[in-house]
Amino acid sequence: MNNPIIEIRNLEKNFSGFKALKGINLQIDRGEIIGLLGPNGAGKTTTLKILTGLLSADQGSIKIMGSSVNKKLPGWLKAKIGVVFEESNLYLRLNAIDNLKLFAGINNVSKARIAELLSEYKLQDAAKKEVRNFSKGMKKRLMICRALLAEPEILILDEATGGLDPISAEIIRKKVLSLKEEGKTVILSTHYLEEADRLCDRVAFINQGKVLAVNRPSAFKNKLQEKYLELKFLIDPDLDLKEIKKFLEGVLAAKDDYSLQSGVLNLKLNFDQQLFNKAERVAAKFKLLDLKKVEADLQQVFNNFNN
Ligand SMILES: Nc1ncnc2c1ncn2[C@@H]1O[C@H](COP(=O)(O)OP(=O)(O)OP(=O)(O)O)[C@@H](O)[C@H]1O
Repeated sequence: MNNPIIEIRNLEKNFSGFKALKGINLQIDRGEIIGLLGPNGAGKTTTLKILTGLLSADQGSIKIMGSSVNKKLPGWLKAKIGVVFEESNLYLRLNAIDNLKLFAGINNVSKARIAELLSEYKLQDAAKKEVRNFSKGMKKRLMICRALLAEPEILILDEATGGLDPISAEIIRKKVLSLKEEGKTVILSTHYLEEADRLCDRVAFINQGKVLAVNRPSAFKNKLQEKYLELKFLIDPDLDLKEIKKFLEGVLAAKDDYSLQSGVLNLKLNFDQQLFNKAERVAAKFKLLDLKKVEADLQQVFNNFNN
């Protein structure tokens, strides 16, 4: 960690005796995109709410941009952090422009910036419509405009793409990547493993109020070494199934897998030293239909933590 913008140490939070956070430790580097990944109730939102001063911690400390934060964030720091939580922070009876104007007033933001954001988030045609008539995706995009009004250094997105239409979700993901280009720091919580895999420099796996591991998505994958080869073979219907199974069990290792379905043998071979030997022995007996190499994805990493 060479340039931490946020340092979270031993964060604990109880709700009526229930320990939601049991000592969260996390350092976030300036300019990185970090994903908080974990099942429902893991403690992601609670961590982010404490970080933004919406909740106070029972124990632990937080430093943001070198400044110790205790409950309320000072005004200068608030302006440096844009937040998008799951619940809407918009005025539903105001239109999009007036919503942004209201928050722009607080932060001294120009009208030109409002127009720029509405256009970037494809809301210019709906700019004068009341927000209560917006779709979920439009509301979420407007919440992002709000969060970005004052050009914050840190953007916090709590499940910002959850349940959105693919177009809105993609606009948000692309924005996250472009913010990184500008050197901004993004913290996002998500249930979508592919999203974390694609966007994040590092991923923190959180479960039951604790950080289980933090690393680059690729490092998690390499660690698991879950690369395998998927092969399909045509099986002659006259062959005896028992004989086939006996043959396969003589060839395959414990971590390999196979299934026989409608005359096709599906084989999953691990990348071990015997890989090519095993594949060759099976290919000598049955007709090869298809072959592909499969890399581990974060879903497998996640399952591994949960086992
Ligand atoms: N205000 C509250 N009062 C009581 N319990 C709460 C409160 N806020 C959160 N909790 C509990 O704390 C735990 C952590 O919740 P949190 O919302 O941080 O999880 P999460 O990882 O964000 O989950 P999700 O992915 O479902 O949003 C959960 O068991 C939740 O029920």
